[in-house]
Amino acid sequence: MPRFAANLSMMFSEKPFLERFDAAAQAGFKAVEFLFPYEHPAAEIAARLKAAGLQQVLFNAPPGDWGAGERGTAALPDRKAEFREGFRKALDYAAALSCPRIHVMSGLKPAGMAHDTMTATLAENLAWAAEQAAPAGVKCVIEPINHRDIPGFFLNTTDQAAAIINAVGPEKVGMQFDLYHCQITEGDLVKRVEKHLPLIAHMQVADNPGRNEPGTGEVNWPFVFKKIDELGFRGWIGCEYRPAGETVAGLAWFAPYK
Ligand SMILES: O=C(O)C(=O)[C@H](O)CO
Ligand SMILES: [Mg+2]
Repeated sequence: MPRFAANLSMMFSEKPFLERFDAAAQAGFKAVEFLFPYEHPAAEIAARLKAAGLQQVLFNAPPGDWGAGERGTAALPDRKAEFREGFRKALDYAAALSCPRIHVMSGLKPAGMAHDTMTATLAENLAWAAEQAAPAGVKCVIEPINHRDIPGFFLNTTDQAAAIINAVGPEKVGMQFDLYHCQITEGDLVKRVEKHLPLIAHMQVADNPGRNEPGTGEVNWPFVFKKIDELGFRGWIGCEYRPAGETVAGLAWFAPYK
């Protein structure tokens, strides 16, 4: 059966962040993910996880200046030192939260920057990060993101991500396969999951259009989830969606998977 993790950056936003852990557990989730933990001490988040009996399965490395529109630094040649400093901080949090996956965002493509330069920078940074992460049992993941949600993002397709992962080494870095982005950019969800399955270390889901919960848009999710399970994916699927209404009221889709 597919295993779903609540995304606490998007779900349960009716409550303050630290109260969302308990709310997720009460709704039947066994695991959570979120974008960024850095506003809260790691020990505070670890305590919330423990009290709620939850597992932390993913969060993001620092993305540069998010408020100013930055979306990662891993593919930016002039930001290597900052990327490394941020990744070390992420690793400290991962250790405190016993979290096995860190999402590393590549960033926006600067005007005039050569694509190959960015690919090489991303590969070099990922190889470095994997070396730091391996002793802690942590794997870095990269995620292709659609151009509508993040215009100008460097990493867009599952084939592009697969090429970088294969160049660095699939044992070192994995794919964060977000079904929502894939539906917008590429479609053909089941065939693409099948193609990249050996590289996929984490998945995420939202329906399209709207990025709301499964069942609110165009995708036949019971079919897709059944196929993902039959294909043998045993990792976590993060519910990275904005509930259309109140979070718990929109969880009918989740009932068969608790
Ligand atoms: O946007 C997404 O799909 C993500 O998973 C990132 O972590 C945040 O942009
Ligand atoms: Mg995602």
